[in-house]
Amino acid sequence: MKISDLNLPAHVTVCAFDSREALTDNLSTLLQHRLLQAIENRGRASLAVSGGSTPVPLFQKLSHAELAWESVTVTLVDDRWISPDESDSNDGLLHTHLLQNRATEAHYIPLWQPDSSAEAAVDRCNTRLAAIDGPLDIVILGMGNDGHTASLFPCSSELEAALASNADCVAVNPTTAPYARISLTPARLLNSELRILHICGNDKLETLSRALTSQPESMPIKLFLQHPIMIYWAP
Ligand SMILES: O=C1O[C@H](COP(=O)(O)O)[C@@H](O)[C@H](O)[C@H]1O
Repeated sequence: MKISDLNLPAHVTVCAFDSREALTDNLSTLLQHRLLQAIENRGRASLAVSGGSTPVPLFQKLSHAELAWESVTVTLVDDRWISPDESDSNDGLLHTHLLQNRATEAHYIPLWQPDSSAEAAVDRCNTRLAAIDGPLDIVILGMGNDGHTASLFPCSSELEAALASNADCVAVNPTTAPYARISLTPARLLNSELRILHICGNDKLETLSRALTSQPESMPIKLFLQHPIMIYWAP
């Protein structure tokens, strides 16, 4: 399947690259430009990023960007409820690959907290996230091959409530993926100036294709395809 075979709505912009390196360079430049613009316009910028394996090279590149990082607030769109020392932690991933080099100056709002379950941490997370008033400048989403994005999993009993929630984040217990999690809600993710779906590999095109003919309740990524979004894809 080619990305051009997908019957995407007009509000979805496709940026396809021949290599992951080219995607990383291009997306990093776009993010730098948009963060700079936000800082020039409002004196500050906000960026919510995904975890998982896909964004690692992007994080490494972006961490060197010449920006007033002290004016940038960074958070995650989701995290797994495990210690940042563990290799599957999105918080740990962010510290290892993004909050490095020039980006060490960024203001980071973590979702994971010690000494608490995801459920018990939700109120505190909502309070912390309220520090980002107004729309997020940039949201970078990933996508699993079950159609999940952030930690909005089709298998989880919390999905229906998450789709309807006006809060910033929710606790989620997926049954087909490991770990309890905290996820930003669709309401918070859609309250953003720029949304980017960052995916690599032909398997993700197959997943996108299925999502286009599905409902958000069975493939949550579909919800974000119903709103303006840029898809950055490479094989
Ligand atoms: O569990 C998660 O998976 C998705 C996709 O990850 P990837 O390894 O296929 O890039 C990710 O977007 C999400 O943040 C993460 O918690």
